[in-house]
This record gives sequence, C-alpha cells and structure tokens, in this order.
Amino acid sequence: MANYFNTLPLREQLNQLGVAEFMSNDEFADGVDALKGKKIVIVGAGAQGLNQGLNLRDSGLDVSYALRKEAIAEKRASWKNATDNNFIVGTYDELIPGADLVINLTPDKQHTSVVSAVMPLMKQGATLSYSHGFNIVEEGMQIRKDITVIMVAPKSPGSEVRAEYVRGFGVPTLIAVHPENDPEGKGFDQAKAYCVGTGGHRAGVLRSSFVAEVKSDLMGEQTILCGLLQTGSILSFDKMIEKGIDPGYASKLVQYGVEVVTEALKHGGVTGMMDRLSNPAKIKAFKISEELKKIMRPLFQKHQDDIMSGTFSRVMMEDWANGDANLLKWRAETGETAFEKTPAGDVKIGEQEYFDNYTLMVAFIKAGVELAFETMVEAGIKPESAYYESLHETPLIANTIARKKLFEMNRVISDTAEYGCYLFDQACKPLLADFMKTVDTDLVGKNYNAGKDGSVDNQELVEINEAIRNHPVEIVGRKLRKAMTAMKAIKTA
Ligand SMILES: NC(=O)C1=CN([C@@H]2O[C@H](COP(=O)(O)OP(=O)(O)OC[C@H]3O[C@@H](n4cnc5c(N)ncnc54)[C@H](OP(=O)(O)O)[C@@H]3O)[C@@H](O)[C@H]2O)C=CC1
Ligand SMILES: CC[C@](O)(C(C)=O)C(=O)O
Ligand SMILES: [Mg+2]
Ligand SMILES: [Mg+2]
Repeated sequence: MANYFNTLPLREQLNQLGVAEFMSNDEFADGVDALKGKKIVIVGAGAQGLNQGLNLRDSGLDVSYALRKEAIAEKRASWKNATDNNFIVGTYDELIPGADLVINLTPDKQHTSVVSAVMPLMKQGATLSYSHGFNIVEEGMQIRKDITVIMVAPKSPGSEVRAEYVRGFGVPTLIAVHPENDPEGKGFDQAKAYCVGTGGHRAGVLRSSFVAEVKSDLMGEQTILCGLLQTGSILSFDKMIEKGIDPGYASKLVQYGVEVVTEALKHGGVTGMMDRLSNPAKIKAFKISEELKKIMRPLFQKHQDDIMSGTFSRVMMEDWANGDANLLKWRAETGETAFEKTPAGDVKIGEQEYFDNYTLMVAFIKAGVELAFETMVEAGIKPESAYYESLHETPLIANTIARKKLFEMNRVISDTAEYGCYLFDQACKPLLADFMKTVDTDLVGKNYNAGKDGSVDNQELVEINEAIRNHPVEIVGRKLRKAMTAMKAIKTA
C-alpha cells in the first residue's frame, strides 16, 4: 500500500486539502433519518467507540459492538465497557454481516488488520466509517468498491464527546466521504445523520475531506493540543520547584490551571483569555508569547512539513513495527516527571488566582494556538479547520489534564496523538531552555501584580489589544462561535 496523498497529483492534493465548508443548521434538518432503523456496528469500545456509541443510542439509533474474540473471551475492558452499558456485543462473524454501517473505532495502528478482517464479512453496499483518516490517507488502504467510505471525526477526546452531549451541546466535527468509495452517492447523508447522532451538529460541522482531516488533526495534536500543553506544564512545574514554591501548590496550579485559563479561551477566544489578566500582565504575556512564537515557529513548521510529506507517518509506522519502542519509552519517561509524581496539594486556588499566578501558561497557550493556526493555514488548511484543531479543542484537552494530569491526557487521546505529543515535547523542551532561564515566579507561582502599581503605557496597551483581536484565529473564531449558541460552561476546580 502506498501513501494515498503522495500518489495524488499536486492539483488534487491541493483540492482535497482545501475542502472545508461550514455547514448551516438547516442542512441537518433530517436529523438521524438516514440511519434510522439501520444496523450500526462499532468495532472497538475504547475512547471514541464507547462514547460515540452512547450518544448514537441516546439519539435513537441501533448500536451494537463487534469485538475481537479474545476481548470477549477474556472479558477485557472493551467488553466490560460495552456490556456494562447494556449493548449487544458479538464477534466479527456474528455482527458484521448484518451491519448497514460499520464504524471502525480501533487504534489507527490496527486499522489495516482490522479492516482487512472485517471487509470480507461486510454485506454488499454497506458503509464503513472512520473517525480519523490515517488508514486511508497515510497507508493508502483500498476498500472494496461496493462499500461506501465515510468519516465522522469529532475534534475532541472521546470523553468530551460524551460529556458535551450530556451537557446538551456537542463537539465540532469534520465529516467527509472518500472520493474513491461513494458508489451509491449516499455517503454524505449518512455522515450527516451520524454526526447528528453524536451531537456534533450543535457545535459546528465542516464538510471536509479525508486528506484535510488527517493533515490538520495530526498537526493540532502534535503541537498546541497535546505537545505544547505537556511541555508547558512540565517546564512550569519544574520552574516553581526550582524557585522554592510549595510542591503541592505548584502541582495544583499546573494540573487545574490549564483548564481554568482555557475555559476563557473557549468562550471568548485569545482575546477573552488575555482580558482576564490585569493590563500590566497582559502586556507582559503578549511580549512573552511573541518571544515564544519566534523560538518555536521552526519546530511547528517542521511538524507540519513532516506531516505533509508523509515523513511523520513513515517514522511512526517504523515505531509500530519496532514494538512501539519510542512510544513506550516516552510514555514511561512522562510518568516519571516530578509534576506527574507530585500530588496536588489541599490548597484553595481561586479562579482569578489561576490567571494572576500562571501568566506563563496564558502566554504559552496564546503562542501555541496562534502558531498552530498560522502554520496550518500557510500549509493550505482552511481557517475554519485550523480553528477547530487549535483554539476550540485546547480546552477539551485541558479538561483531561485537570482529571489526572498528563497521564490522563495521554491515556484518553489516540495512540497516534500520544506518539506525536511526545515527539514534539522531546524537541521543544531543549529549545525553550534559555527562555526558561529568564522566567521567575512573577510569571509562574506568584501574583504578577504583586508590588506593582498597575500603571501601563496607554498607547502600547491599545496596540497590543488591537494585535490580539485582529489575529486571523480571532476573526474566524468570532464567526464560528456565533454558531455555538448552545455552548455550556463547565465547573472548574
Ligand atoms: N482518542 C480520541 O479521543 C480520538 C480518537 N480518534 C480516532 O478514533 C479511532 C479510535 O481511537 P481511540 O478511541 O483512541 O482507540 P482506543 O485505543 O481507545 O481503542 C481501543 C479499542 O480498540 C480495540 N482494539 C485494539 N486493538 C485491536 C485489534 N487489533 N483488533 C480489534 N480491536 C482492537 C480495543 O479492544 P480490545 O479490548 O480487544 O483491545 C478497544 O475496544 C482512531 O482512528 C483515532 O485516531 C479521533 C478523535 C479523537
Ligand atoms: C488531540 C488528539 C486527537 O486528535 C483528538 C482527541 O482529537 C486524538 O487523536 O486523540
Ligand atoms: Mg483530533
Ligand atoms: Mg487525532
């Protein structure tokens, strides 16, 4: 199998990369009708599998789970996830032949073997769905020509797909039909219905392509969403310990701080997050974020270039073939960091205190969101897609860190995202070493405003406010957030 993207002529690569059409609410007027009464069989009951299945069932659809024989015989976590929630569970032989829609929600690494096992059992004219296009785009998987191939890709961890649905909202979702597999022209209607079933239509849906989803998803997860949150958290904690801040306080500030500051990002964009700082702190955070952008831009560009050329996927697949040696080594190293091993102290940190005492994280997030967005757009990804993959999803990932630190984030995200996160983190920490020498506790651990009289240069503040508000991620963000009328606030620690 060859990398599908790399086999396309440049014209077609650019065509597929540039697909991102924001869909209006009335395009979902038929609800889940296209899937009503159809047999939906999900393969895999993990992070996405279980949570999407719960939403689809609550939306009135007929969902069951096909698991590999060993998972059923050994009553593994996936079997328990599905049976504890009263779903019918069966083997591939038992369930796949009757399925109208087979949703493959196993780890990307397993897709070639899972799809190869499932495909011969699928009935004529059935549909196969993915939530990430890696297998189709990077591995060039060929699907039987009578089968329709669709993608419904929530831009969120599975846990938040469920949590947002239960809150009455949803997560932004990319839907697509593989141009090589739409023999009956029904793929798009089915993808829309599936997306309504998960609640995605309430948060914003882009009609996308497998190519656009893969090249943006990989970039978001490696850089701002997971990589930089990991690097920023570890460096912030280590700095506080070096400067004598109480470890329990430092641990709590870092564990929950990213969730608190990004909640402001979710509702009001970078502008809203920066507005939570005092004027002097805002000016400082702006200047630091500019410095961080300068240092990290080449690394962000390298990640995007390697994703576009297929180098990233080739190297990761070499690690798969090598028994995940790097992934497992990096996972173990992350588990050994002082941040991970230091429990959050029993200390009260007020909501505003998270902003005032963690200005450094605000600067990291501003820099990372803007850089990821800028780099994706430069590479041909549409601003709407780049917004979901940078700004909107950052708070959803931050929620997982608040639950159980970086361990939880890396457990909940896909193996592909986890690998890319560590890859970025390994390269980013040394890059930031000199910068971190300049950081003191006024930026992390103590109130930035302490001992200052709060005065600022008016002209400088006006210029900085303008720069923040007029960044392209803010312009597209204001438009997309207008469609998110049902967005709910979450309770933070
Ligand atoms: N994690 C996330 O939040 C997101 C994931 N995605 C995409 O969704 C898809 C699923 O990812 P994710 O939910 O993280 O996956 P998980 O790692 O959570 O999937 C675990 C499930 O897959 C099954 N599985 C593992 N290996 C095999 C195999 N060889 N054969 C059959 N079943 C197997 C497991 O069953 P068993 O008990 O037998 O091991 C389990 O049910 C991926 O394409 C990913 O990129 C997209 C958006 C976000
Ligand atoms: C950010 C990681 C992700 O892409 C996701 C949750 O959207 C993944 O692959 O897990
Ligand atoms: Mg993603
Ligand atoms: Mg992903």
